[in-house]
Amino acid sequence: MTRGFYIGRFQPFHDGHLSMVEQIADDVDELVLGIGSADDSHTIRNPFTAGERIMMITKSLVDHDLVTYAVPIEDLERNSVWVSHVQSMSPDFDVAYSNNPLVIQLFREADIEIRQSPMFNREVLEGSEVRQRMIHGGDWETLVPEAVAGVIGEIGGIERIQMISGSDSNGE
Ligand SMILES: Nc1ncnc2c1ncn2[C@@H]1O[C@H](COP(=O)(O)OP(=O)(O)OP(=O)(O)O)[C@@H](O)[C@H]1O
Ligand SMILES: NC(=O)c1ccc[n+]([C@@H]2O[C@H](COP(=O)(O)O)[C@@H](O)[C@H]2O)c1
Repeated sequence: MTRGFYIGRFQPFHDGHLSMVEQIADDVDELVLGIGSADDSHTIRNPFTAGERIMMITKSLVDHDLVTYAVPIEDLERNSVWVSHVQSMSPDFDVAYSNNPLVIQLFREADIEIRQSPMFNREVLEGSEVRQRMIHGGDWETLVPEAVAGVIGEIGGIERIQMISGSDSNGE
């Protein structure tokens, strides 16, 4: 039995993340999705809470034949102990997945196997692109699983990010 760990902010969970999960599913029996920056929300870069992101992921993966666990991971001031922090919050895992250079470096230094994936349609499948389209009234629904669009509707996500973009100096 192999268990993987895939960390991301998932702001929001989009079709690039879904493609990565589908590729990882060929390698592992179970997958932990680490909800990074779990303590952040209501900013342009991190508009959605950890709980809202868990809803997006759980509903998007409900029909997939893979056992998944979503675990919130708060940020720490110290990168040097971040991998231990991740391990303290997550079910045990055999291999980690990320395309983030800092994450890759930190797992390597901790002697944990880390695998990268190709970038899927990265011209548009990028969180910042999805958020910009939400702010400016563009077509963002085609970039996310249907279940994510449903959650964003349910929580009033578009109104929230548009409100934040008018008042938040932490822009992108
Ligand atoms: N289109 C994609 N194809 C493959 N991997 C992706 C894609 N988009 C993001 N990832 C990877 O998924 C992980 C989590 O990504 P993250 O939540 O930061 O999304 P992002 O699209 O890079 O968003 P943002 O623009 O908000 O930083 C990272 O390792 C990232 O490189
Ligand atoms: N010191 C830390 O808290 C630390 C270090 C490395 C990555 N992280 C987090 O891991 C996540 C990585 O996800 P992304 O690839 O989506 O950026 C982010 O939430 C990032 O803040 C945190």
